[in-house]
Amino acid sequence: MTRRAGARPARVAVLGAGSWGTTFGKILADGGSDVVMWARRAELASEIHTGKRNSKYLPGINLPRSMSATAQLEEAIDGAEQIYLSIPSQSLRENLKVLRPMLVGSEIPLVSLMKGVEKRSGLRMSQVIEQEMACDPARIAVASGPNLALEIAQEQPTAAVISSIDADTAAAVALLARNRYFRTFVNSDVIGTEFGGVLKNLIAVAIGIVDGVGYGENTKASIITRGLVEMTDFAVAQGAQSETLQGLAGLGDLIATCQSPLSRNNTAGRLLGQGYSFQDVVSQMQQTAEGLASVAPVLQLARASGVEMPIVEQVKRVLDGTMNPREIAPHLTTDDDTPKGERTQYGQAGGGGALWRSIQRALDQLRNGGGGPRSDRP
Ligand SMILES: NC(=O)C1=CN([C@@H]2O[C@H](COP(=O)(O)OP(=O)(O)OC[C@H]3O[C@@H](n4cnc5c(N)ncnc54)[C@H](O)[C@@H]3O)[C@@H](O)[C@H]2O)C=CC1
Ligand SMILES: O=C(CO)COP(=O)(O)O
Repeated sequence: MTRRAGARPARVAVLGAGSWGTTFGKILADGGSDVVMWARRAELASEIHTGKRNSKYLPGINLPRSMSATAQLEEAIDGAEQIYLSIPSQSLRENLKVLRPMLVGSEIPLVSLMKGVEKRSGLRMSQVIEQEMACDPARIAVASGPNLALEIAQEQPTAAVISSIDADTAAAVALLARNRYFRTFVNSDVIGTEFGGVLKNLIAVAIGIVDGVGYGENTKASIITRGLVEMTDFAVAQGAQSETLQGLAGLGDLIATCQSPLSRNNTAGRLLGQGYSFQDVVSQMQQTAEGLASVAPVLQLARASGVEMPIVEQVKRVLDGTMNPREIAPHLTTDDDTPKGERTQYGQAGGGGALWRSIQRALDQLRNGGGGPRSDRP
């Protein structure tokens, strides 16, 4: 599926003009779309619209001419063929309540760019969208991957995955959300793709704590590796495919977020490791660190499904002020003495699953007909 040569540019809307929403708007505009951003604050809308800048969130970045902005939601979505949502996860629902009456009868794709779960319900963002918009889940797509906003805004080559239960929706989004520096792959595992983005934030907070305390590479590598096992066990228990956690939305994003000082989750962790309290960290953070609000609902879901998450448990204890950050380790110090197996509960990490991978690859090739966006699976 490709867009016809010479066809008029697609008109798309991006709701939320923070660092990721604005960067994603640039990705879409550089891919050939006419993009209208919605910013909650009129001054920010005006800076983007007139000055082609978003100096608070993306200092030094010039935005494309085909990107405009407004603080009027109805104006932003008028005529849009796709709507992208990049609002902090805890505020998404209230914004959708305003959006819903404006989209009655519409069937256009709604794309989540967010990486959190709702604290009070434990729902993923695509579930909140489905609930509040009362829409067919086939209309919903999710974008995820190792996507630190500022690096992409600087046009550094990057890959991401677009996930939807509907292959046509995923392909339609992937075809617009790509350009010379941003390549999108597709998959149909929405649960795994969303939880990959949520869970890597929690491991990035742990890595930040390690950095703040002053521990070195062995501790970090141990926590990243065991963190991937926790991510996989948790996500699979919620219905994800383990392979997704080995892809861009899992391992890929885990690497990027854990090693980059640009990551807000990593930064929040570093402050905790240096001895700042949770309240101090929240007041110092100028931008959204989704991991801080996702810890509690993730642990609740983990306990309900019998999944052990020792690293995430420790992050929670440090956040609560009940554990000294220096005690952080890839295991709970209260673990029993019985040696544990290294593999994920599902036997996929670094080993099994070769047969499944081959079947999946064959299915993906069939689905994609050899052309168009490809799967991100190994
Ligand atoms: N920044 C990044 O590198 C990436 C961020 N994400 C995800 O994108 C989502 C958005 O994050 P960022 O843009 O980075 O956050 P940000 O902190 O840079 O910007 C958030 C934006 O939302 C606005 N906002 C805050 N409260 C609001 C409300 N109640 N209603 C409407 N708008 C509100 C803020 O004014 C700001 O414009 C998060 O879920 C994050 O995990 C995903 C990939 C990369
Ligand atoms: O999701 C991200 C990179 O893929 C951004 O991570 P932070 O939210 O920690 O900055």
